[in-house]
Amino acid sequence: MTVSPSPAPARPDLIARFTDLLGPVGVLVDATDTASFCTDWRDLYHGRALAVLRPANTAELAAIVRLCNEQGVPMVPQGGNTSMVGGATPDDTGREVVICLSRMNRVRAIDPADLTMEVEAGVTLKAAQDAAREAGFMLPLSISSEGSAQMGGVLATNAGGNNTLRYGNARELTLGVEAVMPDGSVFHGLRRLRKDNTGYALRQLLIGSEGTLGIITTAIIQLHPQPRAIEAALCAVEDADAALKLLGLLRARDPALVQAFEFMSGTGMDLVTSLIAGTALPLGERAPAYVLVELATPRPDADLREYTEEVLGDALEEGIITDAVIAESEGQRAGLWKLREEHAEAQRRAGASVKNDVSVPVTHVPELIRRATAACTALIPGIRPAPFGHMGDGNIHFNLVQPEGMDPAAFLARSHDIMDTVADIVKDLDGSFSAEHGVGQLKPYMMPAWRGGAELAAMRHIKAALDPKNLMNPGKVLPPPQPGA
Ligand SMILES: O=C(O)CC[C@@H](O)C(=O)O
Ligand SMILES: [Zn+2]
Repeated sequence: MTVSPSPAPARPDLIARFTDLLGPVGVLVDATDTASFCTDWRDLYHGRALAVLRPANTAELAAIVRLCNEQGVPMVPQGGNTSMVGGATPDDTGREVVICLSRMNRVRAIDPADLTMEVEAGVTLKAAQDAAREAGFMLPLSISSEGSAQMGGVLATNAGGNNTLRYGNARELTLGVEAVMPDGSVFHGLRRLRKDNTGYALRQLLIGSEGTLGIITTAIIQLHPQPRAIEAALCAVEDADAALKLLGLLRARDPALVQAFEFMSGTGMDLVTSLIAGTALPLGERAPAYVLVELATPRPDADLREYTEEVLGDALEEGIITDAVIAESEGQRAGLWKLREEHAEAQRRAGASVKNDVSVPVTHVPELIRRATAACTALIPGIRPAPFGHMGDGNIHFNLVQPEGMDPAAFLARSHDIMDTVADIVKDLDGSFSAEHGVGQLKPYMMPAWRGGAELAAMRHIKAALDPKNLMNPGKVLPPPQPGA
């Protein structure tokens, strides 16, 4: 990790007031202490912070937000710092404070009758899942970074992940939120109601706003029954067309059982098995592509193993898949998921890469992969397309790893060319340029072309109404206004 060489401009008066509000444990100012909060996971953005503020509860958070508002100090909320789009990294002016929620880390309650969980922003997604499981339930949100990602960030970015096709995104799973608004007032929306048509749905506005409209402190999350049976299988396929046929077959037989349907390219799988310790392909031969299928049911009487063998047997017979392995134990199931979850890390180790977190209608996924592969290969010979992701809901991470031997900086200098090449195809296929990672500071430049006109104008009005001083995560999501606009 690189520590910023130039110290942030000190404002001792202000730091003293923050310290009065939070105590010394809640205020970090030394560059060595703040460095890890000023760089993103991908190492694309390097900022500086006036201070990192660590409130312990909503009252403390509200107090520092009020002070920032009064003093005109921009605020960058940060959870587990796992953003893929620089959404939680401060700029390099040293004027911004990072507000880190990790001390607000209590699972407050689980209500078994209501099937809800009340959880604070700084609880990691993994800790929330574990708490739900220990209580006999399931929090079905599952993402690769769940060990570090915190609930506040998960909600602020409307995270999706592996189980969206069955249970929805963070938004669909959230019944209520409490949040501190840009002026320091508290929005008390911790309601656990399934029906609540009382004006504008502010919680839904805050979810997915990437910390630009307020800071979520606590949420009521809807739980699901714990599955009594789960079967995971890794299937080898010739291409994404075959994968789509497999999805069709599974859905035709029993759509309610499909809990995850993850696509992986042969290239991506090769990177994982060669760069990540403790991974190996459990199939006889390398394939052009793979699908990780997970089926699950809360019914105690279902013979899910027999069903899985039958449906995959039929897929094999019909030539939809060329091979398959079904996990025989929890350990093997975890092993299959490791092959999928380590894609991001393997690609990071393989050199510079460009990410395209895009979505298209599920039926267009094969065409997306075909066309984007051809276009990117024509753009940069030797580039290594390694598409993978949540095919069951139409979200593909169309990631590209640099050609072997190319200077990483020279490759990254082509990022926008690559992203725009993929985006043109996604647009043609009625998709979105950001499926689940958000806009952050990587993609605001795309907003006018994709969300222009009335949509972007409405977003700007909402931002100006709630945050007139533009202090909440400035520079994220919305592009700077065009001169004269
Ligand atoms: O590295 C990526 O592009 C995707 C990361 C994450 O969303 C995943 O699905 O593993
Ligand atoms: Zn993903």
